[in-house]
Amino acid sequence: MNKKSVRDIELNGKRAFVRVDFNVPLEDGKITDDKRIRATLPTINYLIEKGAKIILASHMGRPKGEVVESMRLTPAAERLSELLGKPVIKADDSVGEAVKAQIAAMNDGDVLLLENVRFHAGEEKNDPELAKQFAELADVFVNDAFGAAHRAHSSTEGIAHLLPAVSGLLMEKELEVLGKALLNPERPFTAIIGGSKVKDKIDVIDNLLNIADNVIIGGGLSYTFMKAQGYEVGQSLLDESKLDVALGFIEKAKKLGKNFYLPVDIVISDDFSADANTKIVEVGDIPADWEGIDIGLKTREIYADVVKNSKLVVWNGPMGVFEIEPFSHGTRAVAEACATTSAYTVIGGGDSAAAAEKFKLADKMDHISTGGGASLEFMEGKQLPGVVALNDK
Ligand SMILES: Nc1ncnc2c1ncn2[C@@H]1O[C@H](COP(=O)(O)OP(=O)(O)O)[C@@H](O)[C@H]1O
Ligand SMILES: O=C(OP(=O)(O)O)[C@H](O)COP(=O)(O)O
Repeated sequence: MNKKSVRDIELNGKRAFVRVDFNVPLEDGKITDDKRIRATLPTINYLIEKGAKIILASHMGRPKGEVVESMRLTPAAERLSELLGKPVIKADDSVGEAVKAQIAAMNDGDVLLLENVRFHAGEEKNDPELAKQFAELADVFVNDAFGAAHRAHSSTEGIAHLLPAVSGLLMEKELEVLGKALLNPERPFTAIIGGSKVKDKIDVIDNLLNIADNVIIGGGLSYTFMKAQGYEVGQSLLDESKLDVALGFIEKAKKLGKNFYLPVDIVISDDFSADANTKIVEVGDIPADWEGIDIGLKTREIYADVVKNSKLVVWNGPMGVFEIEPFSHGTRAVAEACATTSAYTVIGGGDSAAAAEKFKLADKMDHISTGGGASLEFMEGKQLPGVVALNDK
């Protein structure tokens, strides 16, 4: 990576404003998955070791510039304190005199977590005034929030122009792993794209067709490809406005000599519930009042075989409605193939990461990204503003 990291600067006695992504799922005020907090421990421990004063900043949810009690970062502060085995001071705001006083009282190696930066309307507007207020709190800026690196906000981008700005160790690792896949992939390189909306995945499929050897399509977005080829898809998820784009991808794959895999059989259901009737049919045999809900047995075998014979696999998006048990088997088959292949496996955050956790296979993957949207944009070949703004080496 050509950006400076915490390893490249003097930190002893310095106040470090560290942007993290503690946007973790909460249920009744309890954190249900602390992966994003655990992922920042290497950076925080490194800064403690180097004698910095650590001022952590994060967003939580989308409070739209107002204080929303259920989106406070208090549970994250408590969890971080447990994980670090030391106190974490929690501020009630992310800027202002009270926060400044708390920071002035910090000793080297102390950790403070600011309140949700999105409680200020300026944050998402990348307001330079708010960025200035953040910058006044610290001597250096460390960006370890890979999950928010695709956002140009005051605490991710604006502040980077006002202080020496470097990446944290998580950010560095994410960029290294994903960057290698993009620039210098081991081949055969297989990309698996699933999920629900074609619209959200167009750019990534387009770019992956350029760089991967095999592109595998599953999940709700596969029906637009089937319909584009003239097959009936019944009540399955469909984006009529993207039929031409879908056909274009099939043609592009042919032209570039890439292997483009679509489901050959499908689990269909007569209702979107666990007690629905289901059966497996060939492509084109979906009755008008049934919908495709998962990939079929033959498809699972074909996809697992491709994964087995790959050297690098990048997976983003489930193969079916994995949240409902009877429709989870296709996603499980792909997760198992990724867990057992000798290929280097990268999971692009979001729902695929949740699926791997659910099937207890997460620790068998080589890298699970902490960013869903961010890893997608990165794989699309887009520049991430939170990274671009950091200091070059
Ligand atoms: N065949 C399908 N029909 C409807 N929804 C599906 C199907 N396959 C997968 N999904 C849903 O897609 C969702 C995941 O989509 P996600 O990966 O977040 O990307 P997207 O941005 O495309 O929605 C899951 O909630 C899953 O249930
Ligand atoms: O959870 C996040 O997005 P992700 O689920 O796409 O990884 C990030 O914290 C970014 O949040 P945002 O999409 O509200 O800017």
